[in-house]
Amino acid sequence: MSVSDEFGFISSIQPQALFHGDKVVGIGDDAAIVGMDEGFESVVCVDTMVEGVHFNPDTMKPYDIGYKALAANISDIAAMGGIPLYYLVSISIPKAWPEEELLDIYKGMKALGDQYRMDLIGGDTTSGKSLVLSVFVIGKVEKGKRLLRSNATPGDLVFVSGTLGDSAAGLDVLLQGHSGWDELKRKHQNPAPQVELGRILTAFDRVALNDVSDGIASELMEIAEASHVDIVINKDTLPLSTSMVQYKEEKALKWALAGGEDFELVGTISAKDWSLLQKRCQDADIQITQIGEVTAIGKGQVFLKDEGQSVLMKKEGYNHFLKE
Ligand SMILES: Nc1ncnc2c1ncn2[C@@H]1O[C@H](COP(=O)(O)OP(=O)(O)O)[C@@H](O)[C@H]1O
Ligand SMILES: Cc1ncc(C[n+]2csc(CCOP(=O)(O)OP(=O)(O)O)c2C)c(N)n1
Ligand SMILES: [Mg+2]
Ligand SMILES: [Mg+2]
Ligand SMILES: [Mg+2]
Repeated sequence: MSVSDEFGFISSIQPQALFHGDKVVGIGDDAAIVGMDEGFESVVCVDTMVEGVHFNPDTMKPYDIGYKALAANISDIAAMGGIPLYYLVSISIPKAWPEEELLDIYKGMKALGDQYRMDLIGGDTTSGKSLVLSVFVIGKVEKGKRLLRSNATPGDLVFVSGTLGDSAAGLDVLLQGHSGWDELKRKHQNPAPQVELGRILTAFDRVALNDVSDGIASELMEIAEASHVDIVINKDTLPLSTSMVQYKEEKALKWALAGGEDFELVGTISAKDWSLLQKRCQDADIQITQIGEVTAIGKGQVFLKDEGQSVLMKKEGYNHFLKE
């Protein structure tokens, strides 16, 4: 097997067999063709990872870059209540990159993709000055079940899965070059998208949902704006991991609200459905926490309540157009 040229490389990453081989034309023609199951709609998204922005040689190995690029996209599918099915990969690689490392990127994607029985069905390869990896995912969701950001209404409860801020803490550990804190590093390098929770949520009537890529302050504002409501969250209820707080307690709140890249799901659900959702999550061993409520029809404002005081939150969180 040679990967010394573009075409050798493509044949070396081409899957030997496809999970959904009966429904697709994958790698090897001008474009892929995917059949869609009756009663479902396609859910599609693309997210890109750029050297120096999403990773650097100190923070992520090639395997992690692949893993996380696919995880970020699966997370967007999960936030729509969807099931991920296929992915396409556009990669721009510096000529000096060792072949071994290039294949490791694909190993990272395959490790996660296989967990969800996802097929790699196409992509594009170019050379470039720095590594840029775009992953495009196609999934499906039952017609009428999609979980839109515009679904929140006053009286709903606000919930979030897992814990918040671990990825930002892990990034700090990696940038500082500390040893240990492996769980925080793992949360940064190999985040777990919450597909199962997204699927559980599709069983409920009216759920607004977003995944945490930029930070919950920003994601909640997107829900509040799309739904024309105001939201209050309680500082004391934010789920923080013990290791994140132990690592740097003074940064914990900032990382939880605006660190980003947790790839947890944050959303709203009717108060009457909350106990059933809690039960379903308990049965599936998924951590879920109520962190606030939708208070009123409004302008899309989000408030943080701390010891009785409500403070208006700014659209903090990761913003690609902000200067450092
Ligand atoms: N350059 C672009 N061209 C067209 N649509 C875009 C572009 N960038 C982002 N979008 C769309 O804007 C919305 C928000 O994007 P983004 O903040 O990246 O979402 P997410 O945080 O869910 O990945 C999405 O619907 C996305 O498809
Ligand atoms: C070296 C390095 N510096 C900073 C970060 C933090 N960071 C980079 S992008 C980002 C936000 C999420 O990425 P984005 O492309 O905005 O994802 P999307 O919202 O489109 O899903 C964060 C928190 C990082 N991961 N690595
Ligand atoms: Mg995006
Ligand atoms: Mg995203
Ligand atoms: Mg973003």
